Amino acid sequence: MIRFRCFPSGFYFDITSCFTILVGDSGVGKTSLLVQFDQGKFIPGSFSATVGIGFTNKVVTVDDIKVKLQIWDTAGQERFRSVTHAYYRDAHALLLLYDITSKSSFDNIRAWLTEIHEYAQTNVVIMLLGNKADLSSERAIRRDEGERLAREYSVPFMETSAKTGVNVELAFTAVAKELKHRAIQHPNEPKFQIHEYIEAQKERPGCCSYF
Ligand SMILES: Nc1nc2c(ncn2[C@@H]2O[C@H](COP(=O)(O)OP(=O)(O)OP(=O)(O)O)[C@@H](O)[C@H]2O)c(=O)[nH]1
Repeated sequence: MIRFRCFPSGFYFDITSCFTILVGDSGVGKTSLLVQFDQGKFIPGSFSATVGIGFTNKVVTVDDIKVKLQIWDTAGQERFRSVTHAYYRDAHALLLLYDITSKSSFDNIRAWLTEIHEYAQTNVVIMLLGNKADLSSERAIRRDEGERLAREYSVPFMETSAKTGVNVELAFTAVAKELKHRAIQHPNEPKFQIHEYIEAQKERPGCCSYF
């Protein structure tokens, strides 16, 4: 079995374990995105805000290598922010979400990125996600606005829907691939480009229709 090191501490695991965190304003859909990725379902109904932090383990196979994503779901509410900060430092990857129907959640992305740059490691993998893409009639943020912001910060971007599942698997798989390729780079292999990978996957037949 090929193993690679995700934890910088030097420990090797039977399955490489990578620490991923979901962050973003309260109500953008972090818990729902994780439930959709883990269980393939969406639980509609009243919104119950996450208190503190919790995690789910999920194994993703990348090029025949098993990568265990230990995914931490954080509380978006301001009062839990200090708890979240404590986890940034150990993160290998961060999925930063806004809600495409909420301008404030989009406007706050810059503040989230400032925090991430302050507390997380410099080489952390960051991905920006515009969630609730199924709610097109309530859209407040155009897709190109999300793309532009992501370009400004040089982070990959996609719109997702925790309700329909669109792009959910792709978001986590792209992160796992990026982590694996950073750790294992065969000399003859072309460098993995996460942006190109995402664009190629989006163009595949059957991928990514929002309805
Ligand atoms: N239509 C639609 N609703 C969504 C989607 N994702 C989440 N929701 C709804 O948005 C509300 C908030 O979702 P959560 O997943 O609890 O949000 P959160 O970001 O975890 O919130 P905190 O725990 O407070 O940080 C819930 O009512 C969800 O059902 C989505 O992709 N589409």
